[in-house]
Order: sequence, then structure tokens, then C-alpha cells
Amino acid sequence: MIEVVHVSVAYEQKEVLHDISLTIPKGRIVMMLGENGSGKTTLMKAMLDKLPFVQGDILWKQESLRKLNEKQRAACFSYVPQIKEMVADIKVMDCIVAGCTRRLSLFEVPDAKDYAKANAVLKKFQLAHIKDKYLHEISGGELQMTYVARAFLQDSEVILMDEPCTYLDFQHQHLFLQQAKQLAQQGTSLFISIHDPNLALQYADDIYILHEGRIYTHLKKEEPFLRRRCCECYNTIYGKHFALAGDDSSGYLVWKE
Ligand SMILES: Nc1ncnc2c1ncn2[C@@H]1O[C@H](COP(=O)(O)OP(=O)(O)OP(=O)(O)O)[C@@H](O)[C@H]1O
Repeated sequence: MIEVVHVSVAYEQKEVLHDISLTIPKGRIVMMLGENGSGKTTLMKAMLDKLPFVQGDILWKQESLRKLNEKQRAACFSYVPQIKEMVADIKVMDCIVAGCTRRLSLFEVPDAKDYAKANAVLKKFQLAHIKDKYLHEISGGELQMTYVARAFLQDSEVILMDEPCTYLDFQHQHLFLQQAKQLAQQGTSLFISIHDPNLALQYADDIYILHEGRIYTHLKKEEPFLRRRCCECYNTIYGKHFALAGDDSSGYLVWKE
């Protein structure tokens, strides 16, 4: 379990995240929604120790993450960055099996089992045909799925994903989130930033809505009137533009003219 405890983060002197507290429990999918610039990427980077905090702490099994060295941190987290952060231009298969390397010792290389796992995940994503292509030869959505596949192979306890659905078509969004759900059922914790509230309502166990650098609300799957409350929250933040189409157990948010 990861606990973010009263974290504030600033760029130069300007604070952009204010007093954030949230929990990512074991085996749950936690999704973070929020308008552009609300601070989702900033929070993920702070969790990865890429940005210093103004105040607060992030705890992993009740110990400060800041006490972990890079190797310990890598064993704990996998990270799927926004696609604008391009990794090296290598072949898709090499990129995915690279996910295994950090649990291997210095002189070990990925073995047949690792390649079999990589092939299996590509097959589940219906992308077996891209495995021998270079990253610059595939589409934005295929690149996104490649990064996701790499993270899924890392066997880390927590996976952080920054807007992984952005470039995915409708089918691949669901293929990816179905796999995420399976990983969560096996005990992995997933922390995903996303813009589509309907995907969050369908797949998240916890939803945090960020607004202007603060947590505006926390919705839990188990609580009643989840969809209605999410809709009310959007209407309060963004003006009365949203309605719930359908009932509270399966309805979805729509934009009203
Ligand atoms: N390197 C930086 N230097 C200064 N300010 C930054 C930097 N990166 C982000 N910001 C600012 O911090 C705030 C939060 O940005 P962040 O990228 O975390 O938002 P986000 O919620 O991930 O947005 P989006 O949905 O558009 O990806 C924004 O006001 C942004 O302009």
C-alpha cells in the first residue's frame, strides 16, 4: 500500500499541488481524474522522487519512500509515462522484455519464459503483428500499448500510469483495462490518471478527482450512488453541463448542450 500524506509540490516558487493525501491499497485500481493542468503528472513524478516536495511524505509499507534507494524503488514501482516522453528507438519486443531486466541480476538476460510472457501479453492486446517493428514504425496507440505491456511484465507491486488511454482506440482501452483488472485481482496496485469518467466508473475501485491542485473528492466503488455523485461533482466543478444517462448501477456521464 502507498500512502500520500499531506504532499505539496512546487515548480520553482509556485506551488501547484496542495496538501494531497490519498491511499493506493494493495490489489485496487485507483484512478485520478482532473482537468488539464490540475496536477496529475506532477503527483506521479513526486511519487517517483523526480520532484521534491514542499511538505508531506509518501509512505510505502509505512516507511518513507525517500529512504529507498533506486533499486528498491524500481522493485516497488513500474511507471508508464505520457507518450510524449519517448524511450529509446528499439524493437517492440526488446522494449517489452526490457521490463524484465530490472529483476534480473547483472549478468542475466531475459530468457525464453520472459519472451513467452511478452508474446502472450501482445497477443492479449491483439498486437502480435508489431513485435518485430521499431518503435518509430508503430502508431501512437501501438506505442502506448507497448509501454503498458512492458510495465505489466515488470512484476512490480505498484504500477503508475500517466494517461495510458489517451492514444488508444475504444477496443484497446477496454482490452488494456481488462488486463489491469486481472493484475489487480492478483494483488498489484494500479494508479492511473485518466480523462474519461466513464472508464473510471467502470474500472476503478477508487476515484480521486483533482481540481486546481487539490483533491476535490474521493469516490469508492463500494459506496452508493457512485455515478450520481460523480456527475454532481463534475457539475459543481465545470458548470452544469453533465447528466447521467441511465441508472446509477450502469449509467454513464454525457455532456449536455
Ligand atoms: N516543468 C514545469 N515547470 C513549471 N510548471 C509546470 C511544469 N510542469 C507542469 N507545470 C505546471 O504545473 C501544473 C500541473 O501540471 P501537470 O502536468 O501536473 O497537470 P496534469 O493534470 O497532468 O495535466 P494534463 O491533464 O494536461 O496532462 C500546471 O499548471 C502546469 O502548467
